[in-house]
Amino acid sequence: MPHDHYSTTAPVLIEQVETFIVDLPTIRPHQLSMAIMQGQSLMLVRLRCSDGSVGIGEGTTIGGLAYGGESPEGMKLAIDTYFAPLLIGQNANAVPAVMARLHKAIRDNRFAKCAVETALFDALGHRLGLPISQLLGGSYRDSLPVAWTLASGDTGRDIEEAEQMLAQRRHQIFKLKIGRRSVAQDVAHVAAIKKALGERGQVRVDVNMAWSELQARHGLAALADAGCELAEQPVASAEALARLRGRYPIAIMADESLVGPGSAMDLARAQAADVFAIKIEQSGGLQAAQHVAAIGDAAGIELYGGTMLEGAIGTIASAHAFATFRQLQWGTELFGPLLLTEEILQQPLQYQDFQLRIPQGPGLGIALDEERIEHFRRDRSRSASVSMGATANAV
Ligand SMILES: O=C(O)C[C@H]1C=CC(=O)O1
Ligand SMILES: [Mn+2]
Repeated sequence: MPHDHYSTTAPVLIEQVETFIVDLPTIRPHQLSMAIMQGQSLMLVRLRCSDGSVGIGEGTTIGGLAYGGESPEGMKLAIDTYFAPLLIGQNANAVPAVMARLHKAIRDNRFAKCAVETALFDALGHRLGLPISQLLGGSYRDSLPVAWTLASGDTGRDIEEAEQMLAQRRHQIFKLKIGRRSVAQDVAHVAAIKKALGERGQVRVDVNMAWSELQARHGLAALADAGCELAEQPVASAEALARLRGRYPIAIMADESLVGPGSAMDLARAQAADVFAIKIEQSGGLQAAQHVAAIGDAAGIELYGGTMLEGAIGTIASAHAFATFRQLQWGTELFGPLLLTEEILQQPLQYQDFQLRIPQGPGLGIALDEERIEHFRRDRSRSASVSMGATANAV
């Protein structure tokens, strides 16, 4: 590999790559159009370097294989079998060069690549004494607005939950998961919630691709009338998104269609989205997420910081990346850790005044509670593994 890719300081080598899955229950069932989650499985990767520095990263998806091609088990297998031999012995300071080596040998696997890149940046941050947002170019903000997803499956319960979040000053932006029921039922659900919250809460929906274009034409018009401000991925195809965008007084946000910088270019060219939901895992890493943001920004597309419902590690990795975005007009939805019953950090994350504070310590700026991790690791705790493995109930 050419030398101009390397830092001039003495190389620090990657010595060990460890992966494991941590199964954690959710506080309530979380209903999406493609799966009902009862728990979340975090695939964690820990890199150890020759100077003793350690970095941690997370690869997490939703509902096993319901959301995309990578599962927690698949990511672990891919990293153990294919990534690790490419990583061992490499210069850990040269993060982009290490990632280029992975990209050259491994197609796709964006979520697993994101986990590894996060761990590399975490270790580098520890070595340099800098937070990841600084390694990524510096931050525009030290806290992020955080939306909450209402997805209990019950309108009354969702309203109660939203009222609690408002009273606690934790969230005032609400994303409603729809697409499991008829368009008319979903619109009635959204309208009831918006009516109950009034101006106190912003209401958005995520259809997770469940509508046909015809359904979307009816649904988007009715949602706009009900006071809903944004619809996330109402249909699957980018062409249909482009035909719908601009026709109704409601913002159209691309989520599942946005899978890295190439797709960002395609969506921008097709004028298929008013807003990009940028996710570090879907983008293929932290730097790729920055590239997606730059493309969106250049195209006049507004930005939102999305989540794959990661635990604390993926959430904070996302927060560092989003901190560097010049524009973040729609805030973020980095609430993943709040959906889980268990705390896995020594110091819990700070959610207050409708914002998440971005940790300012080196690397990710968080420390795992190793005892809790031991307890919830799938390969250590027998009881959790069976039930948590089957998080994706039938549609
Ligand atoms: O956006 C998605 O499709 C995935 C996710 C984000 C929040 C949530 O509740 O589900
Ligand atoms: Mn979405």
